[in-house]
Amino acid sequence: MKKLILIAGPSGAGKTTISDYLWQQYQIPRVITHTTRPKRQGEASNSYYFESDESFAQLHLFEHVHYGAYQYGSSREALAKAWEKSDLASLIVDIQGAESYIEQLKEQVYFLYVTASSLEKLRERLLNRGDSVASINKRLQGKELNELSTKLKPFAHVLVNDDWQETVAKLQEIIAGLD
Ligand SMILES: Nc1ncnc2c1ncn2[C@@H]1O[C@H](COP(=O)(O)OP(=O)(O)OP(=O)(O)O)[C@@H](O)[C@H]1O
Ligand SMILES: Nc1nc2c(ncn2[C@@H]2O[C@H](COP(=O)(O)O)[C@@H](O)[C@H]2O)c(=O)[nH]1
Repeated sequence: MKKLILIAGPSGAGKTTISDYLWQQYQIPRVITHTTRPKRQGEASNSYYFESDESFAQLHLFEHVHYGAYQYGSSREALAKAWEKSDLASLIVDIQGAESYIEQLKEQVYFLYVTASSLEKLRERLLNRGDSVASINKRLQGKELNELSTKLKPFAHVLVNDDWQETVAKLQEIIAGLD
């Protein structure tokens, strides 16, 4: 059965770092999603399909959300493309997107909720990543914090990504369990 590691969690928790590691270490491809957000300095050009508002409006999306000032969305075509490469793929979404995928793909989804032990840790990582203070303040409160909802709690495998070596060990266990 084809499976999807769905990765959600607050900004700065390490979702992209984990997804990149899954590709490098286990050749688990990421489903590339679409966004109208501009590319960050130093961000890989294949981290998203970077769209204008006009091109985003033309897409046929499985689900889409507004996050901050920008739009984000994912397509069945992108999922199929990742599953062509491997029966196990990863996908980074916000909490609303996670609800859509879990509802529709059910037991094909392994839901990994990544977080860190404090908001201060997240803030420090985002500052080091070069995010602006205004953007960090916005992302680390309210709906944009991507807290685990009561609805999703029963499906979540929570990974507290404070220590990278511990995270690597947990990822190894997870991947072995999904084989
Ligand atoms: N365990 C860790 N310890 C220290 N720094 C980490 C750890 N994991 C990731 N980082 C760093 O934290 C920063 C944020 O990580 P990353 O971009 O993966 O987060 P994210 O959850 O994808 O955030 P966003 O939702 O904003 O895109 C990066 O600079 C990354 O190198
Ligand atoms: N529901 C969806 N959420 C998505 C998608 N692609 C990314 N995301 C989430 O957006 C925020 C912000 O991402 P960033 O790269 O600007 O830091 C983050 O929570 C992602 O998980 C998507 O296609 N659908």
